[in-house]
Amino acid sequence: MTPVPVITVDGPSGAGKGTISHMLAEHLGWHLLDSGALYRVTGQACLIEGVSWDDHPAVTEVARHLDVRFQVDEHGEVRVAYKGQDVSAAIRTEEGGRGASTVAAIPSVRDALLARQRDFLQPPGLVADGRDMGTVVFPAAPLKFFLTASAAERAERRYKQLISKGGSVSLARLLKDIEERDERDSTRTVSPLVPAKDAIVIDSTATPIEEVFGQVLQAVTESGLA
Ligand SMILES: Nc1ncnc2c1ncn2[C@@H]1O[C@H](COP(=O)(O)OP(=O)(O)OP(=O)(O)O)[C@@H](O)[C@H]1O
Ligand SMILES: Nc1ccn([C@@H]2O[C@H](COP(=O)(O)O)[C@@H](O)[C@H]2O)c(=O)n1
Repeated sequence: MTPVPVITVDGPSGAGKGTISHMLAEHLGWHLLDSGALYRVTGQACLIEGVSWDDHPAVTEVARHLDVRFQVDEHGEVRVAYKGQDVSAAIRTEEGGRGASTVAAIPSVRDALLARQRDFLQPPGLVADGRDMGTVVFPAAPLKFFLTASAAERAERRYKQLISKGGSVSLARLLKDIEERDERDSTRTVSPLVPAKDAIVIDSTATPIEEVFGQVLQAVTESGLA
């Protein structure tokens, strides 16, 4: 039987993984795994359940029994519910990102979420967005990308994104958050943020998103996957 194909897209926060993964999954008609959302919901679920992010056994229990649902609404937006409660906005805040990267550094939490992530691999194929998709979750993926950009450029992008949604944020604060998250994600002992040895690395610091997508599509075509 031919294995179900998976394309992995890893990289640091704000590198464009979500945007590119979404475009690619839509273009190919494949499923999409937003693995960061699982860590974000775990962090948020801890807040809801009154569990401290530092209480590793309790956070692991939360991750093991995570009652999470992803649903596309009438505007085509993905809504995320924890125990039936819409947490879509809460998990996308900077605090949501901090919570995610704190709980994501706990090895037993990563173990608890591993099978759930692999369950997303369904025909006709999967685009998997995260930090360790190509190194740990789908190490045998036939095509892997690692997107990156300078921290200053990524903070600027996040700033524009938040301002366009009517938020008020400080660019300096965003840059500090991004640098701290990079540090936590790349220095943790389990599944640190590193490119897989066989990943195609794309630095988009000075490259518009359409051009990045063009490079990705070209590699997909050359791989013969689609
Ligand atoms: N090459 C690019 N040029 C300009 N803007 C970009 C580029 N790539 C992404 N962006 C913009 O940067 C913002 C962040 O992108 P995106 O959410 O895809 O990043 P991400 O890597 O998934 O981040 P996170 O891991 O934090 O979810 C979005 O507003 C997106 O439109
Ligand atoms: N495979 C992954 C995905 C995410 N994380 C952690 O979650 C944080 C939030 O991820 P986003 O992609 O939604 O920004 C991220 O900073 C990582 O700490 C992870 O560890 N592994």
